[in-house]
Amino acid sequence: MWSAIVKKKNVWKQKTSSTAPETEPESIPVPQFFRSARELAFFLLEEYRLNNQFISDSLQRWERRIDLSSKDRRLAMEISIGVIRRQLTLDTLIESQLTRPREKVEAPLWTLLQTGVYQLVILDQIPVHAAVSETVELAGKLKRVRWKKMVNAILRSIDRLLNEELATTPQANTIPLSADRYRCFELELFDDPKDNPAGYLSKAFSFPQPLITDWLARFGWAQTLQIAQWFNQRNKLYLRANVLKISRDDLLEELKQAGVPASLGTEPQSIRLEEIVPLESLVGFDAGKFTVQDESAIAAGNLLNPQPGETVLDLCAAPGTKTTLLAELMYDRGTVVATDVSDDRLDKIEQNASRLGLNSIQTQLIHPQETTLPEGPFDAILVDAPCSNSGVLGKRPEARWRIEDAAIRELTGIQSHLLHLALDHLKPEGRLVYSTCSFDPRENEDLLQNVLLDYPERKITQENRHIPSAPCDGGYQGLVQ
Ligand SMILES: C[S@@+](CC[C@H](N)C(=O)[O-])C[C@H]1O[C@@H](n2cnc3c(N)ncnc32)[C@H](O)[C@@H]1O
Repeated sequence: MWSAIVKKKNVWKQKTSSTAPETEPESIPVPQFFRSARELAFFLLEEYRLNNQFISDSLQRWERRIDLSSKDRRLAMEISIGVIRRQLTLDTLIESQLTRPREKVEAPLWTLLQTGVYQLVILDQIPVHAAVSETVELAGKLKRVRWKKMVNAILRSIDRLLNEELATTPQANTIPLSADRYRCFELELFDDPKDNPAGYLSKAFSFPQPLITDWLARFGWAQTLQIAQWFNQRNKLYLRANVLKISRDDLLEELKQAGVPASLGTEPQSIRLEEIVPLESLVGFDAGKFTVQDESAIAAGNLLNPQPGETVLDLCAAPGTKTTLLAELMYDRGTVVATDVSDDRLDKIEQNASRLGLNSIQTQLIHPQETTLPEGPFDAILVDAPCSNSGVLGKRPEARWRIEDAAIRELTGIQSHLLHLALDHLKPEGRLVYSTCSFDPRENEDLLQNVLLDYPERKITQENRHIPSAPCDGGYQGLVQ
């Protein structure tokens, strides 16, 4: 019904009958220096679109070329990460104002429109005139003056659809800003959540519909809504006290003294930060007093519970957040063999171990297809397998768009191979923890039970199923003995 109304209001009519974009796309040269947040956000997104580069990797590569205050840098990150995360919502809004199909709009122009709509609709602290005029001006700066008219028209028409009032519940004319704040539109741009909950949650919260359908079947409406919201917001961080350097209580005290509100977590080493603070500003980081790690990940090491003097294998170890936990649990006595297929990421394990003052870790590069590992057998093995990351979609903004059945099938093949490899190197009386940061049973309990059919002497003796938002990241850990 609404599409008929919107069609009348469509502001950007196709001028030619051609099916191709009006002008062949030419590449837009990346500037020598980035001097505006919005320009940096645009190029970060283009780098992601064209070369599949993560925002954090591009930022690192362009570090010397970024001439911005920390506030502008944060805005560039907020826009670029936010556009990747909320792209389905942004695309739905842009498409509602077009008569031509999306494919006929040049891809970089679409990126620019997404950045503008994100500022206009989601970043409600940015004034409307700034969101519109800065995006239009950026078109000129990118030497695409011909885009200006369309950018201006689309943003202004979406602005006209916005209603000043905020709602507190999901409805066909609202999209979420936070748990109980919803942006309202004059028209019902989305499915009615009562008639089509999966359709609404997919487009208004920006998740692939099959993923939402799966969550609704497993968890029902209320919990799926909570999970979807949780993945779209910034959540509390947890620290893991390095108990070889400082007790958890003393670390909590030091943080409080430094004005960082924090409280004890539920894992024995964990501290919850009550406010979002820049990590580099935290006292004790350089001195190796803590590691940033979610409680659901700390639980994996605690479940394996390696003992001083043991020989332990961490099969998928890089960048070593759990390897270092294992070494801390062993009071740095014994050996943790940390293997991975990525040489660069193995360096990160060594850097982390050195910052935390740990000497019991030995790193070793292995080949992905290799069926031989460092000599064992081992007393304890952690298999923290590569996975869909479905439990940490808030921290990995791009990951939600990669979760498809084919990708899960490929991952479960790798996970099953790694588990067999590990079980073949475990002492008969040894123990193994299989862990992922996914909450999809196909990558977790289903897979583990299936692999154990080949090892009838082994049993799953304990399992942790972490559901995202309840209260931390999602994930799974199974202890095998
Ligand atoms: C979930 S991450 C590990 C995170 C790490 N345990 C931590 O807590 O910091 C999965 C790791 O598996 C590695 N990996 C992928 N395929 C592998 C294979 N065939 N053998 C071993 N490691 C592999 C990846 O390079 C990646 O570092």
